[in-house]
Amino acid sequence: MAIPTIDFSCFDSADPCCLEQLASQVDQALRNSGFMMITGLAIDERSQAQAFESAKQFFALPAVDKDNSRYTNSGDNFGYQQLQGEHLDPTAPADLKEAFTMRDAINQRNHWPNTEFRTSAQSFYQQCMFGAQQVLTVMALALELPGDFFNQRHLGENITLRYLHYPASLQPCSERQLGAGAHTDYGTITLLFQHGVSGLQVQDKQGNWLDVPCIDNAIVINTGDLMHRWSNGRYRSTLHRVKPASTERPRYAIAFFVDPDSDIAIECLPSCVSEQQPARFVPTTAGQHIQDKIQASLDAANAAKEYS
Ligand SMILES: O=C(O)CCC(=O)C(=O)O
Ligand SMILES: [Fe+2]
Repeated sequence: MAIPTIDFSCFDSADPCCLEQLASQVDQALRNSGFMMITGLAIDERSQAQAFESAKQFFALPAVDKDNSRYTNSGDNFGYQQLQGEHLDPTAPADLKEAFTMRDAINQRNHWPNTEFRTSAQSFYQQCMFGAQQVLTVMALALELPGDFFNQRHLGENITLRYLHYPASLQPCSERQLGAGAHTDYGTITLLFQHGVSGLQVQDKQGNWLDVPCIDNAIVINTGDLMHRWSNGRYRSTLHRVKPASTERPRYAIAFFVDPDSDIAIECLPSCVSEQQPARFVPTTAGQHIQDKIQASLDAANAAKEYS
């Protein structure tokens, strides 16, 4: 199962074939693996570098400072989560990662660690939003929808920037220990920025785990559960996981989860339903689905703590 690289740099050009070609490449990738590497999205490199720098500085703070902005509930989905604060695969030990999660970063007023952190996060959030809108436009065309169909349903309420740190020099306590347990993402698409250290793996249709390479200037983009439902299973929501960081090198990554606004009804799209392929999923609401999934991973982490 190859993960293709797709170059979006023609998106704003006058090339009349560009969008059609991108739509066909994206459609193929999302049907086959649910993952693609995208280059040429106009996301400012300085803003990305600043976001990584800011994440590194924050995670290096003493625990008591980080706890000043601690994550309190899945509804806000905002703030600092300590090591093993999330348990993505309840059959494995809790995740060896810490995270700073920022739902709807532009409109969040509370719990920011400091102004500099907030400014750089908000600026990167806007850059990611811009890139994501291009990808959503191409996906809409691939699914025979008006170009702004998905953009109108992703105004930001559930769009979430998340800094991730997989610390080095922690000896995994068991072979089953992971940096992030096997999971599928919950929403529409995820943009994932890596920072020179690989570790992400995706599962192929035979159940093998394949390494996702770290390619300079390429963003990993995958489809999540709600897109799987929306497209009546045409686009995959592929299981993936992160190996624990090596003892020498920490791993930093930034995820940008592009999830629909809470009230959006997710019903199989007409272009994905036919007499031969009837709708496989009952309609659901985006907000409820996302909230239930986040809460389940927090509950699993809390349960693991109680029993340890
Ligand atoms: O750190 C990574 O590479 C992936 C993280 C991930 O899959 C997630 O946060 O959903
Ligand atoms: Fe993920």
